[in-house]
Amino acid sequence: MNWLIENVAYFDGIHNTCMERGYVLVRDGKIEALGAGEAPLCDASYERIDGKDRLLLPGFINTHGHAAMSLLRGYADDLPLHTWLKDLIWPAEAVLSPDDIELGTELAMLEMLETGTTTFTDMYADMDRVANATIRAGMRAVLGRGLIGFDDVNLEKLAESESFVRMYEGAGEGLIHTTFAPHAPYTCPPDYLKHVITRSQQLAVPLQIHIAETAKEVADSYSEYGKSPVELLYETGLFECQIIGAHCVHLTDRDIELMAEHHVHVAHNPGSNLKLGSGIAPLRKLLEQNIVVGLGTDGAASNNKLDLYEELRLVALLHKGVEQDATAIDAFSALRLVTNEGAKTLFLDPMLGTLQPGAPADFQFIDISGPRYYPRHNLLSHIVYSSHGGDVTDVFVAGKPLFRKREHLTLDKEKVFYNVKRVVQKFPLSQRVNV
Ligand SMILES: N[C@@H](CCSC[C@H]1O[C@@H](n2cnc3c(=O)[nH]cnc32)[C@H](O)[C@@H]1O)C(=O)O
Ligand SMILES: [Zn+2]
Repeated sequence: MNWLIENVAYFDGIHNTCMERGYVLVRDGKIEALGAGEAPLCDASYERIDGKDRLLLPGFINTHGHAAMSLLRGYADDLPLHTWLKDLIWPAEAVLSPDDIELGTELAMLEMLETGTTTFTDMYADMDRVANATIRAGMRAVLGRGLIGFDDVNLEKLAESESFVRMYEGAGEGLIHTTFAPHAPYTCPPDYLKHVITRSQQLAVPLQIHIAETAKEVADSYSEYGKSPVELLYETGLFECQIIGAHCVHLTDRDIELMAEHHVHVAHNPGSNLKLGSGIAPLRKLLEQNIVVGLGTDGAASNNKLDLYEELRLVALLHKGVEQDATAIDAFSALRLVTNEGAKTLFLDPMLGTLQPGAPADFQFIDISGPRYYPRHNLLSHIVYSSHGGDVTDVFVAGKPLFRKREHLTLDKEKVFYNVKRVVQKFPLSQRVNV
């Protein structure tokens, strides 16, 4: 399907301004052309979309999450990471079946699509089920089988990861990408990580891992190894791989230097880090060292939304407050984090997250007819500071509509809700309130 979108305002992801009235042509899943004013004449293979009262912008890219944790939204709130994980989340996850994980992923995709996300990242179990659900939904994703290697070297899960990578890299007509996904330095000791590193290098796919999320993680690392988590990972050889490091909240200057030198990419999750009381990542320092950073929501059990509009506004406000400097991050830079820098963070097509000829046609429309979009001094500013995930009306991935006029075209929302209500009965209320 080819599309001629006319009479539309757009943000192309590259320029620090919005086009107030222009056109965008989409052909064979890619952006073909775009510009100001009237659209050129097109043949009958193009379907017209009137962009009146709409702003078109690149689909958002979620660089860190655990989609199926949507089933645990609101299940364990107001607890620090380690208690949250060990006492509540891990026991609950132990009873999730592959069917449940597929369902939770669908619930997550419903929410992500409704709030303009076109690419998401996942670290979880039963990734074949996650990948198949993603392919059916038509989203773009970077998926990795989560690995926890505490006790012995858990080579079975590693073998599962490896066959997942071999089977699914490039699946879904190229929409699915794969990674290795060792959970964290505190759950995957160096000997185990070395096995993962070898596989990641052999298969030439990136490796995603949680790094330096809490002060406790860092203190434990010093007492166990005499070094920071980043130093430990570096010395283990991890930074020889393509790394997507989630969180990276508690870093020394030396850690940041090591990460910059070895081109470690960072998935910054401000909402989850605040909710778990973990802290605030040193975003400005990371960017000053030219470290590639994207934005993530993390799972819905620690955010509790999968709405990147929230993270976008949050990232643009939070660091101004922390630095006591209103210039710490501007609206355009914040918007880049959730679009093109997100694609770079995930080692995807460097044109993804932009609208330019040849870029993948992953985009969203927001309704700008409401009061929060007036006056029109600066539409780009409105996207960052005034918009709302609920303003998203349409979402396309690779030129294919997945959410159109606020209706899902690939996912059955009623069926997902019905099954979610049924499935969560396995988590008894007594357990939920027994914090
Ligand atoms: N449970 C899987 C492997 C882990 S998947 C990724 C894990 O990350 C956990 N997780 C989610 N959010 C966070 C976070 O912010 N920090 C650390 N772990 C998290 C999540 O609960 C999940 O268990 C197995 O079969 O071995
Ligand atoms: Zn996480």
